[in-house]
Order: sequence, then structure tokens, then C-alpha cells
Amino acid sequence: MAEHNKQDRKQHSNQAGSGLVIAAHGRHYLVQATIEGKSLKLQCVTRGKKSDVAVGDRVQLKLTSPNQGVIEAIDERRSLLYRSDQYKSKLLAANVTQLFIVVATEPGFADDLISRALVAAEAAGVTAHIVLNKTDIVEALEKTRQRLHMYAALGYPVHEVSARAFPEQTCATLAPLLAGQSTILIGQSGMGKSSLINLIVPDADIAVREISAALDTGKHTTTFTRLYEMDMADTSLDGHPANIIDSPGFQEFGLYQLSEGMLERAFVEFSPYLGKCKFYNCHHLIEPSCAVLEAVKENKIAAMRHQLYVQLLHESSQKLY
Ligand SMILES: Nc1nc2c(ncn2[C@@H]2O[C@H](COP(=O)(O)OP(=O)(O)OP(=O)(O)O)[C@@H](O)[C@H]2O)c(=O)[nH]1
Ligand SMILES: [Zn+2]
Repeated sequence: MAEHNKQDRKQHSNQAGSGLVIAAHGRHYLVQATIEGKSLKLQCVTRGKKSDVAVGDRVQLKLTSPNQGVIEAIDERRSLLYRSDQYKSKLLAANVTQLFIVVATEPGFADDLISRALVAAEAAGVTAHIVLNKTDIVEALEKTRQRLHMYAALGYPVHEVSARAFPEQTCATLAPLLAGQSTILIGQSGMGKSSLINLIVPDADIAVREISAALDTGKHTTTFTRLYEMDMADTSLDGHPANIIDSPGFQEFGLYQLSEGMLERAFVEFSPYLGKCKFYNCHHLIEPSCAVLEAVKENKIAAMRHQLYVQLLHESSQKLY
């Protein structure tokens, strides 16, 4: 260790505290920390080569310089979501309580991605909602509603908003849903996720520039997952702080770590049929007298959803680790 580092460490080593990871870029983390009663943003690394910290983690840390720290421990997590990285799953966000999937009337969205997100949410014990944006594009509204009916029928709430045409109503719809929760927003490009974030998080742009500078991400200001803390003080929801997590692009969820048992339970509409197949260890693929396959045949389970189950089962058997 370099001499000046040693001195730095000595000077600050007795200062410890806790914090919330608000952004991650490679193995560098930005932590909103409280050190001896003072609130500050710290650039942090982990000890050694550990990289199992995620945005949303509550961590214990030690100060190494006035604006830097080392993450010593991760507090127990309430939930953990994974993102996909070429047949591997990496951490996406921790302690999320709900997932908002942003879709729009236009451009069209992919059912496959919605269902993958729903599976990820179910497996992580996270509530999932669908936010239908751009309801002002009325020509496409009915058709989109019909497409989303399938998810509403499965029990996933669908909320209609328009970030651009009806900003106030949009805030009024979303704010009570967000209060007291830690919400991650995901969406395919063009759905209006950024417009929604800018609407519900005042100064989101400034926060992103700050985070980007602190983590030295260069021009890639949109390639990292970040968390915005909202105190809701200037709303009727005062006292119910909310965390909003923005994940860039459409993060494909990492589902490789899911076991077969977890997968079949993550398809909520399978549940009345589980345990009713002829074979107790039925994979619901081609087996005779499979209650799930029979339900697909009778249109009680959408064929599209069953196909995704088959695909995910296949993918999870391909994992490389
Ligand atoms: N008509 C209409 N357009 C909207 C609405 N919300 C956003 N848009 C437009 O949709 C386009 C995409 O919006 P963004 O907020 O950049 O979408 P995004 O989902 O963040 O997309 P990426 O930045 O590509 O990830 C922009 O041209 C917005 O102005 C809406 O409620 N109605
Ligand atoms: Zn079966």
C-alpha cells in the first residue's frame, strides 16, 4: 500500500458509518452515507475483489478519505433482482419492493420482455405493476389495452398515464403508489421511462450528472443503474419517503439462477395446476396427463406464457457457472 494511502487510512480509519448504495459503475459505488451524524456522498470500493454489492444495498462502511470509503458489510436484503449478462446473472438492484414495467401505446412493446420481467419479480418476491404511458395517442389505445388485458387478468395492475400530455394526472396516479416503496422502473427504449422519471423525480438530471462525475463514468451517463431518494415532503405523502431506481436501457433480467421449482411458481397462473400432474416431478413439457399442458390446451393458460416457461427452463439448463 502506498505511503500516502496509509496515512489517509490512519486519519479516517476510526470513522465508520452506514449508507445506501445509490449508483454502481463497475466495481465503484456511490454511497449516500451517514458518518457521525453527517450526511455525505462517498465513492466506495469493496474489500478485495468482491463485487456483490448492488444499487439499493444498505451497507456498513469505513471512511478512507473525506469523500471515499470501503464497504465492509452488506446488510441483510429484503429482495434481490438480477440482470442478464450473457448466460450469467449479475446483480441489478437490492431491497426493491416493487417493479414498474413501463410500456406505451407506441412504439409497440415485446410481450416476451414483459413476461420475463414478471417472472423476475415473482421469483424475487417483488410486486409488479404495468404502467401504460402515452395514453394521449388515442388511435393505439384500445389495441394496447387489449394486449395488456392478459396481464391484468393475471393480477398485475395496469396504470394508464401520459407523461407528456397529462403530467399532473400522471404524478397524481403514480405518487401514492410510489410512497413508502422502493420502486425500480424498467422499460424498452422509447416507452417514455425517462420522461416519467423526470416528472416524478425533481432534478433527476442534476442528480445523474453528479453521480456520473463522482463515479467518473465519462460520457456514459446513462449506462449505470441509479437510485433517487425522494422525501415526498412537498406532497400530501409527507412522511413516506420513496426510492426510485432507474435502470438504463431495457435490462434483460437474469433468470438463469432460477431453479425449475422457482420457475413454475413464478408463472402465477400455473399455481392451480401444480401438484396435479400425473408425475410428481413433471416438467410440464411433453409429459402425458400434465395438468399444466391440459390447461394450455383449454386456453386457461396462454400458450405464449407456457412457451416462455419452456424457453426459460431451457435457458436455465444452459448456464455456464
Ligand atoms: N405522445 C407522447 N409521447 C411521449 C409521452 N411520454 C414520452 N413521450 C415521448 O416518447 C419519446 C421517448 O421518451 P423517453 O422518455 O426518452 O423514453 P425512454 O423510455 O426513456 O427511452 P430511452 O431514452 O430510449 O430509454 C420521446 O420523444 C418523448 O417525448 C407521452 O405521454 N405521450
Ligand atoms: Zn405437468
